[in-house]
Amino acid sequence: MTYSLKVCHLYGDLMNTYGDLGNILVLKYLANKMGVALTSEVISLDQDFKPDQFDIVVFGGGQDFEQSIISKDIQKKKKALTDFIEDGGSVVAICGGYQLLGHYYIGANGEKLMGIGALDHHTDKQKNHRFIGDIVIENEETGEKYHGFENHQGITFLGKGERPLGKVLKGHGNNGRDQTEGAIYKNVYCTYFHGPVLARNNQIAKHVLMNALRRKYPDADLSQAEKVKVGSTF
Ligand SMILES: NC(=O)CC[C@H](N)C(=O)O
Repeated sequence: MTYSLKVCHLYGDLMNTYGDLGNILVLKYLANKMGVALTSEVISLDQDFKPDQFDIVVFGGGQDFEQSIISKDIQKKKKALTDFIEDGGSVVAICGGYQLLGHYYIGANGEKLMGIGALDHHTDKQKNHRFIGDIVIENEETGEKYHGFENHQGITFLGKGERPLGKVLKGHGNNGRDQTEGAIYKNVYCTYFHGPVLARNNQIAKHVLMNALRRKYPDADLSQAEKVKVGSTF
């Protein structure tokens, strides 16, 4: 392997309700096809996140209970995670992880769980309701369509510097009102798509890996990695 990348599976032991580990398997599979050795390590409660040790952070979805524990712990990692993001580090954040990268999340019981505000969105609560079901979105910059399944009570509103991962064609997305789904900020990809979103939408996995490679190897010729096909040929 010519290149190597390291993934931090942030709170991988707690935020894994929907099989989020599958995303790391997809990243590894695709990375290997691109000539990249990919390793991962779980960083969880009471452990430091050291930005210079990682190229990609994967932060999965979870339930309100786990989120309430993480909301407190992640404040200690706030600066390091924000520095990583501002420095162009790659992140995939799903559902509960997506919510905690923003300013706050109001849980189903009305409790306000603080996020780290590394991204400018915030998440309010619905009244005794969840958005559950299949969802299809289209990224308006690339024209790529992404397919997934959403299950969330939180409704998220994007803020400064954030653009949606896609426009909702079917389903609810961030809040059921403005037709946005997920968020992109610098090299951070956020979505409400459940679990192994990258298995169904491997174009996103490729964007994440290419962004991480360009950052770690700015002078390398990455044309071979770029040629690896995703989409229907994956
Ligand atoms: N899918 C999830 O990760 C759910 C996140 C959060 N607990 C919500 O219900 O909105």
